[in-house]
Amino acid sequence: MSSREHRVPLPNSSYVSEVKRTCSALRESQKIEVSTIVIKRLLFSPSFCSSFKRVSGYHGLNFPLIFPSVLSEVNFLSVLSLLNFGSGYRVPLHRQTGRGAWDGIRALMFGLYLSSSTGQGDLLSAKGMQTISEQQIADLMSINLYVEQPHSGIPGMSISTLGGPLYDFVKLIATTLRETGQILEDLGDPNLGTFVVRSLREVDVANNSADPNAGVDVILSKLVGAFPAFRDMAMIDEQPVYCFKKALFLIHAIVIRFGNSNMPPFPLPNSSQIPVFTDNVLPSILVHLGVVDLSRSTAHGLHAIFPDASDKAKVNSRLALPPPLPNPHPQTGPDSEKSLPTEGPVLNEEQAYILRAAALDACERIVQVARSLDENCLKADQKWIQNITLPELDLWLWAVAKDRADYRALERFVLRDTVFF
Ligand SMILES: Nc1nc2c(c(CN[C@H]3C=C[C@H](O)[C@@H]3O)cn2[C@@H]2O[C@H](COP(=O)(O)O)[C@@H](O)[C@H]2O)c(=O)[nH]1
Repeated sequence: MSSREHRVPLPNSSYVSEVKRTCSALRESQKIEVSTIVIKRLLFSPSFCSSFKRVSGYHGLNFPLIFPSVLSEVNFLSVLSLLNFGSGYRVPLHRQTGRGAWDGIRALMFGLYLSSSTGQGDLLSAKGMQTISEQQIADLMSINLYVEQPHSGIPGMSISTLGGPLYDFVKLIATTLRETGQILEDLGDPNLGTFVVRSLREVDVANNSADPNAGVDVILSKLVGAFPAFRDMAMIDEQPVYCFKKALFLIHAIVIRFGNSNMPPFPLPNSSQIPVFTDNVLPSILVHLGVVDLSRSTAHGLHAIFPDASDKAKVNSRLALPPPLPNPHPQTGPDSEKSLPTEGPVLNEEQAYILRAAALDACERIVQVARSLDENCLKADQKWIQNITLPELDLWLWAVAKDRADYRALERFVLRDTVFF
């Protein structure tokens, strides 16, 4: 936990409305603009219209694993969400392993789950989480923790020592697992899934409230209250800002996975108006698509970080249909230097929170504009635009960033040393 976090008060009313309110206030005070005109340009763009339904329809949360119980699956999704960070290590991860943060964490989760069923003890339990070593994490993610360094005394010779950015990433994972496992043990919970299911049982009453986000609030406040690794919030220029990306992702993942059954095993919150899971991808893509305008945001130097975004021709080509794929043969293994994604601007914590808040609020506005489109001005095959939801928009932005070759090449900003995204 950073010292900064100690100074941020937890929200004192509805957590979801505080997320939305503080992100909106920060976007405005930082002079980041999101106009109705640029939102409509996105909503009616060939890129958006041709890919939205396909790209936002595949959630990817059904894992090819056989879970012995519902609790075991809830626990898997919960720990996966706890570890859903590492975006700042995307480029070194691609260089070594050929995949980014999300795929790396998924590989780790599969490994932890499968080793747990081979008699080594349950590594996804509160106790097991505290025993996982850095080397075990690195092995399961195919990360080499050692870097070659020139020998100080013998010219031409090198020695390998523990280090490099991926060592830092692995240490963050190990610390997060240990800390969360310890808290669960202190609470008397055998694993994170048990904590989540207990919180879900309190959702029923909240679902009858007039506030559509009351159910999400119940679980969100419990996760954030109990675990530092979910306390994704900061003080920026004396204003609190709440993002809570991983906790919101966890809640929605459970709804997606168990929501389409007639008899869900526990009460599920309504997550249709859940704030987006704001990371580095969403703000970066929204800037590149000309929706989030940073040109007047000078206080923290954000106007200068993505110079390409003011190039009208580039924005227009991104809003058009995708160019044909240059490489039809996806490869596996480490990326070649040529196909490596380029590292985006490396930001500080304040800058990252401001951009993430702006993206969260931009998504709220995109959905509002979509809802208020004049029915009479929409063609029959455009009416669906009015009904897009926040989590669908999140998934579209996140997944389309990987779906198109020209979008994959767009820089995402980088913040290292965070466990929040
Ligand atoms: N806003 C938002 N952010 C998301 C996700 C996901 C996972 N998406 C899949 C899971 C369920 C969905 O339904 C998708 O199939 C990961 N991330 C974030 O991206 C970051 C970058 O990762 P990479 O580019 O790999 O290095 C990663 O640190 C993580 O913070 C999402 O959905 N929304």
